[in-house]
Amino acid sequence: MPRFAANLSFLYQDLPFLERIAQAARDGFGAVEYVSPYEYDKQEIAAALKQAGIAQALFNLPAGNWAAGERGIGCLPDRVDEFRLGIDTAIDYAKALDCPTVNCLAGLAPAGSDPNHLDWTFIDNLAYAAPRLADAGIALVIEPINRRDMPTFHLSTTEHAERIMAKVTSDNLKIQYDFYHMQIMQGDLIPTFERLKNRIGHVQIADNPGRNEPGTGEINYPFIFAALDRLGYAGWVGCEYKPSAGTSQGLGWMNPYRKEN
Ligand SMILES: O=C(O)C(=O)[C@H](O)CO
Ligand SMILES: [Mg+2]
Repeated sequence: MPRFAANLSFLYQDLPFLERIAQAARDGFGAVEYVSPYEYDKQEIAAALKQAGIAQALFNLPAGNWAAGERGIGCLPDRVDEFRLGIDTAIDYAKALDCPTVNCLAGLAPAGSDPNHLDWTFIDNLAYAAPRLADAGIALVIEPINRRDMPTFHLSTTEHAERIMAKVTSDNLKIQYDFYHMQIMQGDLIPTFERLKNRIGHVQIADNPGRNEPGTGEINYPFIFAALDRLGYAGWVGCEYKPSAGTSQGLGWMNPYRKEN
C-alpha cells in the first residue's frame, strides 16, 4: 500500500504553515513534505510533528531567493559558497525533524550561460553534498522538472539526471521522480520508473493537465500505485498537487489506500 505524504507547499494553503501539519495528520497522511523549513524555528516544527504523530518525509536544500523567483542554486557557478553553507543548514534541520531525504533543486539556467559549466557546477556541488549528507544519515535526491512550467530549469529529464549521477558516483544520490513532470517531459511513466527503480529515492504525484489531485486528468494513478507496490517502492509518495476544490474535500482519491481497507 502506498504511503502518502502531504506536500504543505501545495496542500492546505488556507491554513497557517504549522497548522497544516495537524490537519494533514487528521486527514490520514503519514508524513509531510514541503519546499523549505528554514524560515521557521526547527523546534517548533519538530513539536508540531510530534504532537500530530506524523513524520517528516522531505524538504529541499536552501534554494536561493524563492520569493524573487529563484528555484535552486545547485547549478549556479557564482553561488557555490552559498550552496555549501546550505548543506550544513539542511543537515541541522533534517536532524531536528528526523527527515530522511533532502531534494537539491538544480536551479534556473541564467540567460547566456554555458550548459556544460552549469553541469559541472551541479556535479561538483552534488559530489560535495552527497557524502556529507550520507554521514548524517540523510539521502540526497535531484528532481527533473518539466520545461513547460519552468522553461529554463536546468534539469528536466531522467536521462540528464542519469548523466549527472554517473559523474557524481555516490550511492547517496538518487532521483526524485515526480510523475507530473515526467508525464509532461517523457511519458512512459512506469517502464521508466521500473528501469530506474533502484536509483529513485522519492516520488511525487499530481495529475495532468492542471497539476490537480489524482483522478482529475490523464494519468492512471490506480495503475501507478499498484505498480509502485509491485515494484517494491517503499518510500513516501509526496502529494504535490493543487487541490481543485479544497484539500480535505478532495481526498476521495486516497480512500482505497487507507489502512482500514
Ligand atoms: O516543483 C516541484 O515539483 C518540486 O518538487 C520542487 O521541490 C518545488 O516544490
Ligand atoms: Mg516535485
